[in-house]
Amino acid sequence: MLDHDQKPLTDAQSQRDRHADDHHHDHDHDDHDHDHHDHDHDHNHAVSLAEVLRIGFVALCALAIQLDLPDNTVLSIDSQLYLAFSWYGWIGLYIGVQPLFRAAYEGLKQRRMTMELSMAIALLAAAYTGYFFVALFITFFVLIAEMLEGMTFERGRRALRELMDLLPNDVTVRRNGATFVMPISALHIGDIVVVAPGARIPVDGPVTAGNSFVDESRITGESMPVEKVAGAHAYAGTVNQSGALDIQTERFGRATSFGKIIEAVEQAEKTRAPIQRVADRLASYIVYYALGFTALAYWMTNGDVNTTISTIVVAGACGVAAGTPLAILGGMGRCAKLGAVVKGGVHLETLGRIDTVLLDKTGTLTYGVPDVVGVHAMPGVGEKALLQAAAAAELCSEHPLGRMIVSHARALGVQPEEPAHYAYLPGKGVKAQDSRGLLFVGSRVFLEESGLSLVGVPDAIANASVIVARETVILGGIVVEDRVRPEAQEAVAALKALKLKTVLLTGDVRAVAERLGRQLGVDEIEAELLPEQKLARVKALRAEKKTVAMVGDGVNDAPALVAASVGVAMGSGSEVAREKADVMLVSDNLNQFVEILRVARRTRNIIWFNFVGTILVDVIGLLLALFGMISPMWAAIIHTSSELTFILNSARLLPSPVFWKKLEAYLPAPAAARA
Ligand SMILES: Nc1ncnc2c1ncn2[C@@H]1O[C@H](COP(=O)(O)OP(=O)(O)OP(=O)(O)O)[C@@H](O)[C@H]1O
Ligand SMILES: [Zn+2]
Repeated sequence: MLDHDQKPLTDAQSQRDRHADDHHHDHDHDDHDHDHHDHDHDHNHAVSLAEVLRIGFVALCALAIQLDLPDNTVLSIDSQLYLAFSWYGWIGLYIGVQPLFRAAYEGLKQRRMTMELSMAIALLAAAYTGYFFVALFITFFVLIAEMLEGMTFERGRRALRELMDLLPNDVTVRRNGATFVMPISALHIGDIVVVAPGARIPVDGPVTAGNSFVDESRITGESMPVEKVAGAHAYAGTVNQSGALDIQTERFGRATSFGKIIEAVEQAEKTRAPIQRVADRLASYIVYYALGFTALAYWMTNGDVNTTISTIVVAGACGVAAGTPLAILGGMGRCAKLGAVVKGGVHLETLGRIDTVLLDKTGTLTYGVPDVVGVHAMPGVGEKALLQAAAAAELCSEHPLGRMIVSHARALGVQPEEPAHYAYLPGKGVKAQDSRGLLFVGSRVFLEESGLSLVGVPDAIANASVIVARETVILGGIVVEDRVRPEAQEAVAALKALKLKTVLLTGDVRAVAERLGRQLGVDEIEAELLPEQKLARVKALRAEKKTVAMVGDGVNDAPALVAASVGVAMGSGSEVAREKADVMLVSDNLNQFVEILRVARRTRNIIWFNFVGTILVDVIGLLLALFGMISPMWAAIIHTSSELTFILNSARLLPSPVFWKKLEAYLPAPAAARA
């Protein structure tokens, strides 16, 4: 924290800090308004000197009592009630229990019985009855545990904050042949940004000139530097390594993939996953059970102070109450480092328990950049005339199939005419009007729906992915082939190894879908689906109580992405898909999806381990205490050490800074640093 304070604040940084403040206030508001409670302890601090001094002071007071330094006096008021007095004891306790009381008071304001309150009462009772050493000893342990807990949280927060400090504030822009430096906020979409070797790339966009290797590990999780030449896509937040690059600004600031990652993490810190509510409820049950046991102990032992205090002190709940948000924070941090935007802890949690994965074909399992592999014209129709008609209809099309048809036609010297009317029917095809009539270009289903008959049409045409017709006459078919993404096979195998059912969903013709599906080894194949049928498939699965992840990229996938338990959009997916999805991959690597799935499962396992472990330890502890088998001091040790164990268990998920340092040491040093 210290080095942060000494650095002069840049504009962007102070803005971020202000943002962090706002966020903090929002958080407080939230807590009061909705009565869902934050964890009782104050986690918003790093280790402060005051805390260390407080702990030291408590320890000294305990020591003074143990050494029997002269101050102990017991003032008997009457035979029943007596008031113990020890300077060391009361002062030590006064200093020591303040954090506990503050937390207990916060809880009371929200009308909640908290562990802190019962602990505070126990400590006062212990002191009141003369057990000063016991009270101070317990306080000492609780304070240490809280400090370690705070440090763990701080580490998690810092790991996330480090992510945000990565974007440069100033950029070098090339305009009219001259370059000049300006603040990133003054940038315009389309500006050419010049990135020197060794510098961090400030924007998302295509490379227009230069070539270089770029370290994308922060964004895509890919540890090997990636070569960038003109036409390749560069991401903000990645590090340019060997040569200068010109990048055309497509997105900057918060709109970049990197900005989205940061926003998602911030958002996730604000909103709580349902599992967190379960955790909070469990924690409050533990408090009530502990109180119940304490009453029982008091009654069974006729008010034996040791037994009663042991019982109230032994049961801990922080492994659940604080361990859960910490695990989610860690899981989100990991996903961010892997290059996935998880838009909320709830999605991470759901991902951890999905059983079915639906995979879109085009753009998800394949590159989505089809090639024309055959043009079949009907007898009497020339190949050029067929392409002329198809290209005219597709001239304004954004769909990869349309763009491919236009460029293929142009490459063969065909000049398509501008269509008068044009309509795109997602998942079906296009309808357009040229000077010679109405054109239909699309799937067989679409043409049949439009009243065209395919009876007597040769198979090569009827089974083509794209069929072309003018008015009522079929002109021919265009057969396309899309290249399979190399990692798709591996990813599908990994999903199956995770015991997930995989289903291929596509709008493409059955023959193509089946060939691909068999090659990849998916469990089920569904072809020739319209967007609403994709949606219906998702809804049907969910009605069967399946937890479904849908991975897609297209406009036609958007409804299914929304309906799925978790919708996942590919990096190069359409803006709609990226907007509607719950999880956004930065790259197009399906293995990234598999990785975050693993993180999600791990997060979930850790949370459940903490739940079960806490209950187990608490039940055993309560029983031991109830039967007088542990002293209050051992009770305090059990409480704090078990809680810490569970919290550290959660902290395992936090991305380790040491690991990243090591990794960076292995990567080639930036050229600028060497020069
Ligand atoms: N612009 C278009 N031009 C021609 N045909 C189209 C067009 N758009 C859709 N089609 C037809 O509709 C079918 C389904 O298209 P859609 O966009 O739903 O899926 P896709 O992107 O091909 O595949 P997937 O569903 O796997 O993403 C295509 O195979 C094609 O036959
Ligand atoms: Zn605690």
